[in-house]
Amino acid sequence: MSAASANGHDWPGAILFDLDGTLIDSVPDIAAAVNELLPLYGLEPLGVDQVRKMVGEGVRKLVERAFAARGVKLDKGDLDERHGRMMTIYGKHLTGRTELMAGAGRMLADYHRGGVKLAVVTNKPEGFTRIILDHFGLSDMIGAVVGGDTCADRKPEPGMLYHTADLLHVDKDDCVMVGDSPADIDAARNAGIRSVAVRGGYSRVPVDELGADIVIDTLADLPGAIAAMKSSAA
Ligand SMILES: O=C(O)COP(=O)(O)O
Ligand SMILES: [Mg+2]
Repeated sequence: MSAASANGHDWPGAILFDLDGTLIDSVPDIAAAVNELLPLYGLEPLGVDQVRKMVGEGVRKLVERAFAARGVKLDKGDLDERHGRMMTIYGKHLTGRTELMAGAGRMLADYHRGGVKLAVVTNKPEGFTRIILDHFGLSDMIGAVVGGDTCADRKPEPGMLYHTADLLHVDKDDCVMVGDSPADIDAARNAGIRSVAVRGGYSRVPVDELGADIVIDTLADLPGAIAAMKSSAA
């Protein structure tokens, strides 16, 4: 990688953002959905802090973890059924209690205005993701939306990131992945894409141990982190 992108533009050509815990604080809605689901099976609700650590590897994994936290190990058939119900329940309240992370809208607008291509690469289903981006008025700035059901596999596998680079018509070396959790940073490493980890999201692992190229406290620190990556590569 060099300070200029493969096409001669300023680096990075594109920034790939994770969604939950990175651009949005969605756990109040997700926890509410989990807590509508569990009582249908006679189980006690979970605390928001418990649910927060279960987000990041897709809805199915979340459901598996939520039942496991109540001592229930689901076989494939039961997990399919509960996953289906969770999709219906969560699909009804995607945005009621969800908020943009501080500064996210302005940061995206600044990059968009500056000609940097933007993508959302999330393990949340693509349809839900598009509804949420529309709700926050972000869709026009996002050049590619890749969800957990868009490709054959999900983060931490690298395929979603390669697919995103293809959709944006950028070289993967011109991309930076920004996320909060192991799935994001591992996917970036597996794809050979540089990464920034943001504190304050939903990571089960301490953010400093994720192995990101740079760790930042908030999205406001992203331009500085990208400038540091640029100068270290120049
Ligand atoms: O696990 C999910 O459903 C989504 O999580 P992500 O946006 O952090 O990838
Ligand atoms: Mg996340």
